[in-house]
Amino acid sequence: MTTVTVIGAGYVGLTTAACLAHLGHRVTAVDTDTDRVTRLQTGDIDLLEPALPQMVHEHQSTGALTFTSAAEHCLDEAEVTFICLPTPARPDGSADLTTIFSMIPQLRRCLASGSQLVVKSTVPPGTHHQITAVLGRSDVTVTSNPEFLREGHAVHDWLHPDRIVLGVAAPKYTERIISLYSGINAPVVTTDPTSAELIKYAANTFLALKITYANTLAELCEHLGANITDIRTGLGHDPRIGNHHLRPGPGWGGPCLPKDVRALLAVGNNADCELELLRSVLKSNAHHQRRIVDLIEQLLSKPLARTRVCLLGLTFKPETNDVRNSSALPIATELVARDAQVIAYDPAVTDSVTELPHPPLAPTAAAALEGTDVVLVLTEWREFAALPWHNLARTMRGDLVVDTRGHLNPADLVQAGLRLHTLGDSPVRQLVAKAA
Ligand SMILES: NC(=O)C1=CN([C@@H]2O[C@H](COP(=O)(O)OP(=O)(O)OC[C@H]3O[C@@H](n4cnc5c(N)ncnc54)[C@H](O)[C@@H]3O)[C@@H](O)[C@H]2O)C=CC1
Ligand SMILES: O=C(O)[C@H]1O[C@H](OP(=O)(O)OP(=O)(O)OC[C@H]2O[C@@H](n3ccc(=O)[nH]c3=O)[C@H](O)[C@@H]2O)[C@H](O)[C@@H](O)[C@@H]1O
Repeated sequence: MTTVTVIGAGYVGLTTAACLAHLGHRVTAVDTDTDRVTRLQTGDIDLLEPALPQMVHEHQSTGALTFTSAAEHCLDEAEVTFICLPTPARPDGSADLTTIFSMIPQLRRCLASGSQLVVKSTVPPGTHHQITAVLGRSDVTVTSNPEFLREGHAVHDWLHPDRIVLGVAAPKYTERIISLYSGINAPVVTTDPTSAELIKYAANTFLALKITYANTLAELCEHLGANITDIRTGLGHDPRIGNHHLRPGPGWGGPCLPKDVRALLAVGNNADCELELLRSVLKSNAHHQRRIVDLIEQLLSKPLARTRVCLLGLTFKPETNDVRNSSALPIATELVARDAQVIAYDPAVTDSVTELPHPPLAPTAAAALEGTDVVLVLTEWREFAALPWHNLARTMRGDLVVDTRGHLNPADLVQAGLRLHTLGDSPVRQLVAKAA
């Protein structure tokens, strides 16, 4: 058993703390958001993550997992301290490390001699060296240990990672961290800190690139009369390609992919290395979000002014209540700029869940659909596929449904007399399928 402090109890920190407690360690999670800490102390978890509340409650009840807003209460006892602090984008796209560096004086004062500081936050290559220099504690080892979990699958991904990446100044420093993870079956990639930091950005930018490629192919399919689902199957059987992150959608979003692509571009700029490919990926994603609005106008054969559009889904993906950088937001903004009347429904989003500007929310899918001209499916929430489309269609003013996720069952929509356009499936092909 190791005594661990986790600084930052957000998606990564709370999951890390709960999973480390699950592995048998004694963990204290620290967060400066005192309201959050008070709620966590009473077992109230505001992140929508499968299995996380149960895991937190279980280890809280044994005392293995505790929460505090005062880091000084636990830092000096910790054998290992994890940094899981936010690294948001600055206006120029570069990663803002202010929160991390603001902690360093306290870490310098409080960390126990011989302890390890582990950076799980996503930080630009080179940050490890800066942290080590500013910390100025030769008796504390700093390790880069990027996290690869996906929201909505956080606990599963943390406990079953594809790999554990450790960036250390010397291999001898990895032993304690590897033993911390004992019980987890995954290859360990040990490298220098700068490479470890770059692996994280390389992974996220590659995922963004793959999705961009899928969306580009989806657009081409609509022009050629081809079908993206079949193409994805045809590509996915080639193990060199694989079919993960090749589902077309409204454009990749969320709190990480957009910020990390921009941050890596900034890293390249600072190193006089123009990463043109990443610039194109960002441009293509923005094009794709606008294209969805163009597509609705084309399918309606008229401008959107005074058209009522119902957005089904605001979160950047299902099983989370996170709307940060969700593609639904720029799409809603573009619709409103074209004078459409927009209303949204998302099973996980209420006005109290997000402070971000968002379209007006309906309390149920049925309420959102009433009187609408167009339905735009943006998040693949299971309940959308299970809606009683036949009944709901009667309450709609129009008959167009644009499914950006290929999530609805076409037969349900056809039976309801609705006109379904699935992204990446040509109108010609859909007509043929309907006739058959
Ligand atoms: N969200 C995700 O799926 C993943 C995020 N990451 C990376 O992990 C890092 C953390 O991301 P999230 O957990 O999503 O952030 P988050 O925003 O969900 O959580 C950050 C937490 O840190 C707290 N905090 C802020 N300043 C603090 C301070 N000085 N002391 C203690 N707590 C403080 C905040 O109150 C918040 O609860 C970022 O670098 C992110 O890029 C990496 C992999 C997955
Ligand atoms: O650094 C991070 O924060 C995390 O970023 C992503 O995880 P996440 O953002 O939670 O979600 P993804 O499942 O990767 O989806 C990202 C976006 O791409 C979209 N997407 C994903 C897959 C796909 O095939 N098509 C597609 O449009 C999703 O809808 C979502 O908007 C990575 O998958 C994680 O490995 C990484 O740890």
